[in-house]
Amino acid sequence: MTLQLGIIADDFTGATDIASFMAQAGWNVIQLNGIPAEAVDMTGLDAIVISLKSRSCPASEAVALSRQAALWLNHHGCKRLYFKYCSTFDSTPEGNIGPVTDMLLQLMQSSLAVLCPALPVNGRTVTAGHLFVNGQPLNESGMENHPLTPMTDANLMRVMEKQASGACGLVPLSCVHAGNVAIQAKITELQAEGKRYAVLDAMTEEDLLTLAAALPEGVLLTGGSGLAGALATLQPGNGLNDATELFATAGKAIVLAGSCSSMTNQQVQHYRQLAPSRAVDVPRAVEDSSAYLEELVDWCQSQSGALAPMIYATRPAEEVKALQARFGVKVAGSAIENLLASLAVKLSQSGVNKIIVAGGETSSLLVQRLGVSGFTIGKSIAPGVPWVKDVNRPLWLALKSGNFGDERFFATAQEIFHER
Ligand SMILES: Nc1ncnc2c1ncn2[C@@H]1O[C@H](COP(=O)(O)OP(=O)(O)O)[C@@H](O)[C@H]1O
Ligand SMILES: O=C(O)[C@@H](O)C(=O)COP(=O)(O)O
Repeated sequence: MTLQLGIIADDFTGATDIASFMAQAGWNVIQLNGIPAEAVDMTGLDAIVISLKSRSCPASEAVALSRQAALWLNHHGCKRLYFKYCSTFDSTPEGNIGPVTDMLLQLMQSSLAVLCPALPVNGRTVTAGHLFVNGQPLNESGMENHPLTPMTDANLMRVMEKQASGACGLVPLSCVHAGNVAIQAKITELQAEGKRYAVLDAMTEEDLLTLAAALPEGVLLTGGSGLAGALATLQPGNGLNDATELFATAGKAIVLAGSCSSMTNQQVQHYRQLAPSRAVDVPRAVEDSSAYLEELVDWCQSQSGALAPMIYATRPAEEVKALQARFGVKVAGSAIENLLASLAVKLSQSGVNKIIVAGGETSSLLVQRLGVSGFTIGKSIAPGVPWVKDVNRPLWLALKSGNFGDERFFATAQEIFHER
């Protein structure tokens, strides 16, 4: 069987998210860290996910990275590409969703890209081209306070047109409910009007299944993990990839939280009651990183108990804004990402083999610094968050998107790990 989909994911949590939905639908999926340096065994694979750290870097860099990934996927037999970004459409005013989509349209010689962030199982719905998170408009959902990519407009057509080179239309819910013929007619109409992008309305899993069945082969697929999960559900794959061995009884675990999203704030507050924890001292992370790193390593190593210790940079929005005003958005963000990544590397060299991470940018740097070349996809902890295993060593990670999971996520992840 040939590869059904090649996915370019703009961060690592997003990559495990989409890989997990496809694996649960029965596809055999591998997740790679960037473009692999060595040959990959493609036997029996239905989909390949290339994870990038391209969500909030400069647009030119995101375009170059995504282009290399697309060319690699094409060269390795993926004729249908899927650009995976966040179900909350996380992007800066300059991009990177628009510029990367434009590049992929040109590369694939396609005239229209569909934009489908909807992920109803996690409360992300799109109606009249407007994105809602658990019933709240995107710009009132907490995402307006995101440290790197604050989202201040729920109108996806407007957001896309600001950062891309063409006009954006809509496939409205009425068309989706009318089925295949109406969806295809709308897409033809939008193409005839010269639209380069079409936001897809979707409120339910059923809407996503309808869209997945109707979308013509030639359109470029972009969006969250929902549409990919629907495509995998409709098309039989080579076999469920949910059986990755998870029974490493020896070895320690650690929880590292670098996300300041609303749900991570709740998860951190909850877990602080259950396990030893330490807040990152952000000024020290910025000013005194190596001595501070050693201190945190020692602290983590001295903890014992049923549940893993947690180090968290997570703060409420007002505190994040004050820290950013003092140090600068990039300096504060990079210092924290670097600290948590260095901590993961040091701890993995001294007996920690299960790392639970909250935050997309945070996870991306951490995985890159750990030197993981690829992951197999294991058990799902929450929708869009599986345990994944390093293909080359006994190291397991749970890369949690900022707003995914419920309040108990960090404890649940550890319980699930040992369940048979
Ligand atoms: N207390 C803080 N002050 C400033 N920036 C922070 C703080 N805590 C985390 N950050 C930064 O915010 C960003 C969060 O992004 P990310 O890891 O992608 O989380 P999410 O998944 O919620 O989007 C990272 O760059 C992280 O280093
Ligand atoms: O689509 C989603 O919501 C996630 O897969 C995702 O990309 C989340 O990004 P972060 O919240 O930055 O982890």
